Amino acid sequence: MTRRIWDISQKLRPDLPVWPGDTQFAHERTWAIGDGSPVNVSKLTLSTHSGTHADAPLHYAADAADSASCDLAPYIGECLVIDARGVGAEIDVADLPHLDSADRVLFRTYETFPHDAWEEDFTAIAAETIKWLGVQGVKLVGIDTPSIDPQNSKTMDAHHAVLAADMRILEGLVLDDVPEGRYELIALPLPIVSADASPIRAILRELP
Ligand SMILES: NC(CC(=O)c1ccccc1NC=O)C(=O)O
Ligand SMILES: [Zn+2]
Ligand SMILES: [Zn+2]
Repeated sequence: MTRRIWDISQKLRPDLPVWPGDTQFAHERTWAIGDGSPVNVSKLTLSTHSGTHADAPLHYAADAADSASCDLAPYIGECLVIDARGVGAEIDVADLPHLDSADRVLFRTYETFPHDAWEEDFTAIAAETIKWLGVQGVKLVGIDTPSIDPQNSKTMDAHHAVLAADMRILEGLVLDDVPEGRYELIALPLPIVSADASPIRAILRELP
């Protein structure tokens, strides 16, 4: 039996909305088939936080692990998708359902993912919630918004709670078509040396 796959990644393209002030995504052809070249080859210009991505601990701690040195185990395995639509500015502990053990938790907050425009007032995750998830043994937390902290945060409380609990972070997931429940997650960062984050191709697969 083939298990159903959900692609929960944003498409990388020139009009991809990015964090205010960050690098716009660009893909340019270096060589094109025809003019003396037998192949197409191209060049990418992009922020490490483009589209669907995994933050490395180096993003929120000066001497922490980069994208190339993170253990991959947190990025593969069973996960719980939680429908957190309509919770308000932050996901609080009171908004969580009974977990019944989960190694990975993904939050859906958007009714419809904003593919074409940057939305500033996205839902974040309260630091208390991260701390509580860590105590429950959760090793990876993911969300459909651009950050687990509010856009205007200078203290990055949720990110620091993730650091304290040694969890991993996925941001910018597209969960519009995914019903609440349990899945297999596969979402691997590229091994970019010294990188603070990496774009990922994130998928969910029906459990056997
Ligand atoms: N995805 C982000 C984005 C982020 O924090 C960021 C990205 C580009 C430029 C500045 C950023 N953050 C804070 O000033 C995050 O890790 O929360
Ligand atoms: Zn990020
Ligand atoms: Zn982040």
